[in-house]
Amino acid sequence: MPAAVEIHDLVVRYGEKTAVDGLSLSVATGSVTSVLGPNGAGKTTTVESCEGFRRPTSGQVRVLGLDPIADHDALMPRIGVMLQEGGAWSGVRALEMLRYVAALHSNPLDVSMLTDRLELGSCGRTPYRRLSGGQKQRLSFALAIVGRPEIAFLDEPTTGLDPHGRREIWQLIRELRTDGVTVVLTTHAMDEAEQLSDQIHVLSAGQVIASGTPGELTDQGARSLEDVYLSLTHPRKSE
Ligand SMILES: Nc1ncnc2c1ncn2[C@@H]1O[C@H](COP(=O)(O)OP(=O)(O)OP(=O)(O)O)[C@@H](O)[C@H]1O
Repeated sequence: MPAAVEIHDLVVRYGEKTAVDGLSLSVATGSVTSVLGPNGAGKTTTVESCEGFRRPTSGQVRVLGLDPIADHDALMPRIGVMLQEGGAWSGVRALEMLRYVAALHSNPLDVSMLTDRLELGSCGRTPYRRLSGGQKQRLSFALAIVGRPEIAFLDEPTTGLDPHGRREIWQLIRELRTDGVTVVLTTHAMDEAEQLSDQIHVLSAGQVIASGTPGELTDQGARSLEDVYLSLTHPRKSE
């Protein structure tokens, strides 16, 4: 089966700043892939390049075999996107927003199921800007998956969520995987990466510095993923 995402030698510069510096990776169709790395390592920029929101300075990105910029209109209905900053209009009520996005798709997930499981029922009539941080996260996640995308790009999907919310999102991600959806997520939570991922890529300074399954990276659990991550990203501090 062809890879869901193929990134080859990607460079993204913002003026003088090189955010992504010759990065290559691929994401197997139907897998859950986590992208880890310190703040500023280039995770969001890489994911945004896959979503067509960043134009590569050089290199090649293919998502479902398509160019995210040139084929943007064809690609967008097939992918789900959860941005770090949310991505909903400030005055729109949570449930209206979710129903609206669901109606844009031919075979959406059941909105009541999502609102129940993500505990959005009680805030369904609340304008987006008045939602709590965790409620915004839950809604953004729901918006990303409600259209049954072929790939879901989730930028820090559980940051700021309470433990119940985190576990529910983990469970929904596992269900997406069972349904054959490819999931690419960024996270700073090592337990999240370890529990959910088929494949992990660790980024530093805009490059991939390590890749593997959780078992491969941790020597089958002999070391914690956090220790491995710390030694990879700040070698001197972990000595
Ligand atoms: N629009 C922009 N203009 C200028 N520089 C930017 C822009 N967006 C990102 N950068 C810079 O590019 C680098 C990579 O940022 P990016 O957001 O991709 O990192 P990240 O790994 O997602 O970080 P975090 O874990 O903090 O979310 C950072 O140094 C950041 O300051």
